[in-house]
Amino acid sequence: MSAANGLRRSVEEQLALVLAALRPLPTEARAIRDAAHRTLAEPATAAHDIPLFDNSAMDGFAVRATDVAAASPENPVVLRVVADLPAGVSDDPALAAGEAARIMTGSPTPTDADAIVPFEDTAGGLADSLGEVRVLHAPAKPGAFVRRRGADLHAGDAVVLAGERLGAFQLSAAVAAGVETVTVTRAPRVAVVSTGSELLEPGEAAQRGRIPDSNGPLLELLVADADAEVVLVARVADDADAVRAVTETAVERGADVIVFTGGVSAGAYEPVRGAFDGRGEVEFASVAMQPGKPQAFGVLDTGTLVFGLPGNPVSVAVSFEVFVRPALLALQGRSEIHRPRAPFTADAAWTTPPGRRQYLPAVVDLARRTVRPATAGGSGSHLAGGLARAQAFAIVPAEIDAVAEGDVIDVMLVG
Ligand SMILES: Nc1nc2c(c(=O)[nH]1)N[C@H]1C(S)=C(S)[C@@H](COP(=O)(O)OP(=O)(O)OC[C@H]3O[C@@H](n4cnc5c(N)ncnc54)[C@H](O)[C@@H]3O)O[C@H]1N2
Ligand code: MOO
Repeated sequence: MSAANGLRRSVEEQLALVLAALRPLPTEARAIRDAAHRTLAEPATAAHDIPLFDNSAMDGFAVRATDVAAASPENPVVLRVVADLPAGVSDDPALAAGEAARIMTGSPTPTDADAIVPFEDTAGGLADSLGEVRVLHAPAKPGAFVRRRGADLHAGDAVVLAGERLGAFQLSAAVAAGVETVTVTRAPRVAVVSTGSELLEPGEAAQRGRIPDSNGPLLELLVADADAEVVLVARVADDADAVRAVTETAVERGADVIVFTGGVSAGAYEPVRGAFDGRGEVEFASVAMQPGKPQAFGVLDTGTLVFGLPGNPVSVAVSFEVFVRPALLALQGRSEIHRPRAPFTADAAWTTPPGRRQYLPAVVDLARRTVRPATAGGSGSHLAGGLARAQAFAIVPAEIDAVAEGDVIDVMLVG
């Protein structure tokens, strides 16, 4: 069905069609250090406790708390220092009554000790810490400054859940818990293809009628940001045969997804429409949104997903966020596929198109929770320069035709 037939869909209907067509990608085992930014297909379970063993939270002395319970600056308690425990030692020195071990932060606390006295609570401090120590302050309670084994996680606990991404926090937590191998979903392989006879090659001089291909780099970065692998970046003229040929190349390179920009609307030279329309695999729809109205989507008989996004640069950015990014995350088995959204107060007025949900590139003030248009020129889908200011998209319902200062607007935060 084509846009020219008047088929109109809501954003939700179009997204539901896209998500229903997806099959999660295969999973693979990976060494944890080699799994950054992948999504877990199975939970990563702790191989050991965190902390691994009872250890000191301070540089100082491991003591028997009862020995020093009465210590004060006026009546210091003198202990014999019988061991030194720098980082990395496995010693477990016995401590008799009146004995202490010098200990550094993170070293295992002796089994006989039940509190740590920091250097600051002793008379000699670090300078005079071997031999004997004069304790000036009693520990607040037994267990003071001892970090207990398993207080954070126990062996067998899930450190990172299935469907979660291994970012820096998650990956380091898994390493801390002794996880060595994880089962992750393979990264989606994506081909990015800009169509348009007006597009300049990089380095080619600008001239009337010709413009830089800004959609190519836009998508290349957005795809990488969605943890997918770019396997092909191409630019083709407005020629359906060139679109068919580049599709073959993308499939040969193993692309799971091909994202085209341009050539999907109603003009005389629409190469994506020319290559795919009427063949039953890729459908051309009109989605009630602005920008991003003409949308093509389908699955080739090779299983390759095809997105045909409208060529205007802001349309590409919005269409990627609304349809392509959720699809790339769903392919990875990600449990959360949507950007965060929150209500913000408009601190400027702007107009919106009738009958279409607006996605307006916007600037937000997080402290004041306010939102305003990123471009002085309003919501034009061709305003490629203003995209540099955008931190968010203000989402205005189709039935609203103007936003007034003070209105509360739903905002999708990006980047
Ligand atoms: N008669 C109609 N005309 C148009 C309609 C319509 O419904 N009826 N829809 C308009 C809307 S809305 C959009 S959006 C565009 C989409 O058009 P296409 O997807 O066919 O894209 P193009 O015509 O190829 O390009 C549109 C615009 O974007 C520029 N462009 C394209 N590729 C790039 C690139 N890689 N980098 C930077 N800029 C690019 C191109 O030069 C055009 O200015 O159709 C409307 N027309
Ligand atoms: O959909 Mo077009 O993107 O409105 O400008």
